[in-house]
Amino acid sequence: MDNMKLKYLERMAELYPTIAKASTEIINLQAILNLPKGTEHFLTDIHGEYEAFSHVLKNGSGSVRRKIDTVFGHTMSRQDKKSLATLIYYPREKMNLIKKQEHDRKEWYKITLYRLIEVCKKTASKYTRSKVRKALPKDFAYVIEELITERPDITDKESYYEQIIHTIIAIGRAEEFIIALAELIQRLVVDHLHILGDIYDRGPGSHQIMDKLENYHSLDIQWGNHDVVWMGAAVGQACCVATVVRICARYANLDILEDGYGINLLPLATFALTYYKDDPCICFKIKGHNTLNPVEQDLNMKMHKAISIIQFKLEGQLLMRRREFGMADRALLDDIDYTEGTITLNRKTYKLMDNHFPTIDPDNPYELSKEEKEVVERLIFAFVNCEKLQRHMQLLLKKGSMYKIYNRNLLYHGCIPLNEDGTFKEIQVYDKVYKGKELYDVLETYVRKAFVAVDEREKEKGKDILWFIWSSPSSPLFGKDKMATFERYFLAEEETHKENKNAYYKFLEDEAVADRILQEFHVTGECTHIVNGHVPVHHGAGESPIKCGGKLLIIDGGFSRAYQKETGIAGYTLIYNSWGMILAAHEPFTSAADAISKESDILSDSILVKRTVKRKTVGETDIGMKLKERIAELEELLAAYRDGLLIEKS
Ligand SMILES: O=P(O)(O)OC[C@H]1O[C@](O)(COP(=O)(O)O)[C@@H](O)[C@@H]1O
Ligand SMILES: [Mn+2]
Repeated sequence: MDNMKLKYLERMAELYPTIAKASTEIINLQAILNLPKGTEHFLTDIHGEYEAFSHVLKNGSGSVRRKIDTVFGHTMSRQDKKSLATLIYYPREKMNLIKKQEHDRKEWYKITLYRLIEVCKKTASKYTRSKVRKALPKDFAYVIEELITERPDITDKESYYEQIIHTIIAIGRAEEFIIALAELIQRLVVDHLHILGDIYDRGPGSHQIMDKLENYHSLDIQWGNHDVVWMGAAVGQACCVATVVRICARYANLDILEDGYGINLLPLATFALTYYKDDPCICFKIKGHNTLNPVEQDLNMKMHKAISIIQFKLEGQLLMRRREFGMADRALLDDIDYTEGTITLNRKTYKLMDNHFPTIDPDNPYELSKEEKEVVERLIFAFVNCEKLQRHMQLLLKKGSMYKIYNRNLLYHGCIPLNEDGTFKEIQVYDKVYKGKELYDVLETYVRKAFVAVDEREKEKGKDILWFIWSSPSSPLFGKDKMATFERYFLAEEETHKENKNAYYKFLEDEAVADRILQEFHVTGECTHIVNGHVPVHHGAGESPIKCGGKLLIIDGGFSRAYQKETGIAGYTLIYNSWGMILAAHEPFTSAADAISKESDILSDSILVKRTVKRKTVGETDIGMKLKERIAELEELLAAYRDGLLIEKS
């Protein structure tokens, strides 16, 4: 045995100082390898819809219902199963309702506790005791463990368990216990969560989603273009700040900034009221449903216009400064004829629906006015110094990345930029050209530099890359030839609004392309998939999220209410458990109150993507691979003890 190896084994011997300890660990790890694989849950494009997101987390996209079915089969009515499921999702609220209707509360507590314990046993059976123990609520840890683990040493099990339950009810702790069990089931039913991007924008609760994710037990995030623009705002990239504020205004979500993050919008509001005082701002109507009164709406539209003009100016400046982005054609303010109120795009002239630009100097259209500059500076200051926003961004940095490989699945938000012939497209990032995996990797390093680089120039490059990822045709997270924001606001002609998707989306059914992508990312072997989000699947028009015979899955969650009309559904989520992969189709979520009182569970359909003949075990997962390596090392340690190379320490 070489010296290095022996040194390494000596280190290990500190952890496992005896033959017995090393042997026990091998047995334990071997046992874990044979457990069923944990359930993975995939969600994407949540777009600020906190309540719907929260519901889907609670029901585990159908996983709770499946557990109830497995445990009770035909012995429980559909109605009872529905009630039990609702109780597991919303234990407090549901119990308050039930208490009003139930005459014999003690009886109800007893039956409910028995039922929850059964479901809990089933969900916990997939995990090691130690893992379950870590998930147990502090107050009831001992009792729950007692109730959900088999105790062969106790002869009269019935009366033993009955006595425990009887005591819980008698001392008035039944409700807390029910809540604890329900939350434990929610916690155990999903082992790991993947969020494939676009947590932010459009809906009202992205900050609440981030709060929830901060406390989630096991998680990874693939950044979406909307998350990246918020990251840009958080590091004070001016175009990103303006874009984030604009989108909040567009969806009447300025509350996220003011109340959610404590970002003061007064400077923008007073500026907008001064400069757009008598301007009806007709092009800046709120998108989607809102609850603002007419005065608030009016102010919202003025702020919306003010920040949009600021955004177009700042972007113009950026595109001149960063010629290497190759997007100068997206600087449009100098294509406007301000006297005629027209714009010329691709040699065609269009009438602007709004030609009131009190802050634009036609000779110098990208220059911010003094007041605009002040507004921008104050906004940047507020974003950069917002503690909660910075905390949320740290979560995106810690748990997030541009892409992820997990159990032989390749996960990313948008696309892999491709040429028209399906080959990887070369993209210039500053002074070099990249494609495929390298492109993803270099972009990720720049994202991180925006937050951590000490070299100011590198940091600035990182900051600007965040905007580039948000909206460049070369960005794998955007994947469209242009972001037609200006055209959508100011031009009636719909052809100008069209954003053409990258060739990637032409090849969704081409297995050779999918294989090439997987190979590029070194995802090999049987049962590999690409999972991505970003583009809504038009369920209503018969489109399927399953592409390429199941090799590629596009699961845009369609959580975004503004897009539900377009998709005809509230989107898809994906579950990958030990039996295979299941796509869950969701109906629009009305409210938590409805979910509780009507027991409506927004699951409409479950589509089996893949079913394994044999239940998948931990041994077949990434973690399993690591455990196997560990076992091999422990076996070497054991051999070293047995060969007399190492001496046991008592
Ligand atoms: O619906 P809105 O708010 O006008 O947003 C439209 C813009 O959003 C985008 O679709 C990007 O958002 P997604 O990543 O959710 O697709 C742009 O392509 C488009 O210009
Ligand atoms: Mn997106």
